[in-house]
Amino acid sequence: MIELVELTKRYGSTLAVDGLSFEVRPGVVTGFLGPNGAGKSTTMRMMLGLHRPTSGRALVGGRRYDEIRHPLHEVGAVLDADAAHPGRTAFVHLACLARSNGISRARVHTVLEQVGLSNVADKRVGGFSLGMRQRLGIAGALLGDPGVVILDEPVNGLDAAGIRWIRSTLRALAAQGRTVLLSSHLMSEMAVTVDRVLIIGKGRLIEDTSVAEMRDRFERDVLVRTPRAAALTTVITRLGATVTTTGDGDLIAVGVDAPAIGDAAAAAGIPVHGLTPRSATLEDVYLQMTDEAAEYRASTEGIAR
Ligand SMILES: Nc1ncnc2c1ncn2[C@@H]1O[C@H](COP(=O)(O)OP(=O)(O)OP(=O)(O)O)[C@@H](O)[C@H]1O
Repeated sequence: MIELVELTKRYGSTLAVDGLSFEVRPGVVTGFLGPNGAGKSTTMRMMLGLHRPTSGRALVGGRRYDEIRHPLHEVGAVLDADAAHPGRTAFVHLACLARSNGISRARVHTVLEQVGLSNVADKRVGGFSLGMRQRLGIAGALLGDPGVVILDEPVNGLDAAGIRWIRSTLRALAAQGRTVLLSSHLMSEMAVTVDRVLIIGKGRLIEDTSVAEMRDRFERDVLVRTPRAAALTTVITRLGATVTTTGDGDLIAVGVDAPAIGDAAAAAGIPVHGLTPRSATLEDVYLQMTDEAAEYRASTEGIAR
């Protein structure tokens, strides 16, 4: 379990994390989402005792990281896939980490096996692909068999097979009762990987919800094309729907499905030239939520010209 209580971090005039409070529970995979600069890395670094909060608390298993006697046994983290020295072999990298934490060499073999790197254990890390380096980072995080696993942008830059592997590995870790938190700035990556999402923007919590709840909140609408917009608006409104008009004179109906509109229009003798059901993607919902909070927004004006 990870618990944040009014966690705040200020760098000079930048308020990177602003009174963040939430819980990350065991047994499920939780995604920590937010646009670039939202404060995800800073928050994770405070959870891991790498940055000191300006105020508030970040607790792992009920304690501050610096109060944990054997941290690697409580919390494993991958903040940077390139943390291992390129000249070392995978085995030596993990063995050094194990030795300095009082962990056996036998455990090194176990985690190498677990992440599928046993056959390259004696190869130098410098020759590893990004996917292999990510696996090595996860092996290091699992060395102490911790109850909490924290990963910063673990799927960034991975190919489809790598993403699938991370996804199934994290699910397996959560199924074993561990607390699993991973950050990303892309909802599309998270939608198929996590059960819960914590969305932040400008250092503040925007949403703490499940992916299933987020899907339910999709605003579905129907785009309706008709030469008798005013008359059809009255008919659709009578069905209990809300109707707005696009710049092109088409209607957008929310709260009613396309067959119901078609039937009602036919019954009223109103011609319909188009009836298009539309639904937002999770990415759309996420972008809507974080739009206000995006620190850097790309301008396409110059490109369009
Ligand atoms: N060491 C630092 N000194 C000064 N400002 C910092 C420092 N670290 C982060 N910041 C600022 O704090 C804010 C949050 O940054 P952070 O890296 O935590 O965001 P993030 O959500 O992880 O972003 P990204 O998705 O781009 O990695 C940003 O405005 C950033 O410029």
